[in-house]
Amino acid sequence: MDKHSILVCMGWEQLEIRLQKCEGWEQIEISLPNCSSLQVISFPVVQLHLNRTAMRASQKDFENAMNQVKLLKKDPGNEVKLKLYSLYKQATEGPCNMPKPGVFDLINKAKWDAWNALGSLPKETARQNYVDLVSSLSSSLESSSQVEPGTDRKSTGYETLMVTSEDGITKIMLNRPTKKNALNVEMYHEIMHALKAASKDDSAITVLTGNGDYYSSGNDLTNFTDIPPGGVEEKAKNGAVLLREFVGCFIDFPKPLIASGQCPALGHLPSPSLGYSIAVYASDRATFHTPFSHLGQSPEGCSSYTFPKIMSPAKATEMLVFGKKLTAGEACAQGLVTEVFPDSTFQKEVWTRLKAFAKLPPNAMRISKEIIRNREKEKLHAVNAEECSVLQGRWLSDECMNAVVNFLSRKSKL
Ligand SMILES: CCCCCCCCCC/C=C\CC(=O)SCCNC(=O)CCNC(=O)[C@H](O)C(C)(C)COP(=O)(O)OP(=O)(O)OC[C@H]1O[C@@H](n2cnc3c(N)ncnc32)[C@H](O)[C@@H]1OP(=O)(O)O
Repeated sequence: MDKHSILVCMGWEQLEIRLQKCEGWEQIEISLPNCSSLQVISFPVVQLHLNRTAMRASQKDFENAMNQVKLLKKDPGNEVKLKLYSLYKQATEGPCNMPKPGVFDLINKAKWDAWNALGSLPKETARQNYVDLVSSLSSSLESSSQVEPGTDRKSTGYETLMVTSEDGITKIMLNRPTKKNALNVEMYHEIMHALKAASKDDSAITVLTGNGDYYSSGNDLTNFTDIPPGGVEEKAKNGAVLLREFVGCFIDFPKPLIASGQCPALGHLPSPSLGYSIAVYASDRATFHTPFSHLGQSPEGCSSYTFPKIMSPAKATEMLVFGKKLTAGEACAQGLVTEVFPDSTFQKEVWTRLKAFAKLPPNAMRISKEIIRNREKEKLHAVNAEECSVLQGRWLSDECMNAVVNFLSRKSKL
C-alpha cells in the first residue's frame, strides 16, 4: 500500500489528509487532530472511493507517454505492445470499426483483435489506461532489466550476432537472447555473411554458439507474419529461396565448424549445424529438438538425409517425424553430438580444447574436411533443394498456419 500525507493548517487546527492507493483505488482519509492535547484523533474519518476513470490524463500526459514508449530500453514483449497499440487507437480514434484482416495477415489481425476487444471503452479512459501502462512499464523495465551487458545490441556491425576472432578461432554467437535466439530474416542473412567472412579470414576454425539460455529456438515464427504484396505464396517462395541459400552456406563452408551448445537447441539450427559440423560439443543441460510435425512442417537443413545416416533410420524417424526431444547424453549416444561436458565446467573444457585445435595447421584441417565432405556435397545440395520445395508447400498448409497462429496468440509453446 502506498501512503502519502499532507498537513493542511486551518486556523488553529491542523487537518491531516492521507492519500493511499489500494488495489487500483485511491482512498482519501481525512482526520482532524485534537490540538489541545496534540494527539491525532481520527474524527471525523471520511473515506472516499474515487473511480479511476474520474482521474483524467491530459492530452499532454498522453503525448509524454507516447514519447516515453519510444525511449523504453527493453522490448516489453508482444502482448504489452498489442495492449499499447489498442489503447492508443481507442484513445485517438474510438471503438474499432475497421474491417477484420484476413486470417493470414497475422500481425494486423492480432492488432485488430486487441483493439476490437476494447469494445466501447471511452476515449478518455483509454487515454488514462495508456498513460498508466506506460508509467508502470517505465519503472519496471528500468529497475528489473534482465538483459546481460552486450546482449541484443549492435556488435561488430551485426544486429543479431556477436562475432569475434581471437586465438585462431572465429566465434559466431547468435545474439537475440530475449527471443531465445530465434532466427529472424536479418539473422539468416547475417549468419550467411558471417560464415562467408569466416571462410576467408585468418582463423583456423569457426565456432557457432548462442547467447543466453537457448542455443536457438529455431525459425522466428513472426517470419510468417510479414506478408508481401504478392501474398502468402510469394512469402513462401521467398522463404524457400532464403532457406536454401542459408543451408547451402553450411554445406559449402570450407573450414572446421564446431557447434558449441550449453543449453537447449530447437528446430532450425540444430539440423544444419549438427549435420555439417566437424564437432558438436554440448553441456549435460542441452537438449535437441526438431519439432517439424508439431508445426505442420517437414525436415530441413538436410536432416532428412543426414540424421538417418548419423543415427539410425528408426531413431531419426522418432526425432524428425514425432519430434522426440533428445537429451545431450542421448544425442551423443546416437552420434549427433561429439562429446558432452558437465555444465559447470563446459566453457573452460571446451575452450581449452578449441584453442588446442586452432593451433593445428589450418590448411591440413581444411583439406581433410574437404576430402571427408566433398563426395557428399552434390547430394546434400540436392537434398536441400528438395526439402525447401516441400517446405514451401507446407508453409501454405492450414496445419502450419494454425501452429504459427497458436504460438503467436500464446496458445502453445514447445
Ligand atoms: C514463409 C516463411 C519464411 C521463413 C523464412 C525461413 C524459413 C526457415 C524455416 C525453417 C523451418 C522450421 C524449422 C524450425 O525452426 S522449427 C522450430 C520453431 N520454433 C518454435 O516453434 C519455438 C517456439 N518457441 C517456444 O516454444 C518457446 O518460446 C520456447 C523456445 C520453448 C521458450 O519458452 P520460454 O517460456 O522459456 O520463453 P518465451 O516467453 O516463450 O520466449 C521469450 C520470447 O521469445 C519469443 N520467441 C521464442 N521463440 C520464438 C520463435 N521461434 N519465434 C518467434 N518468437 C520466439 C517469445 O515469443 C517471447 O517473446 P515476447 O517476450 O513475448 O515478445
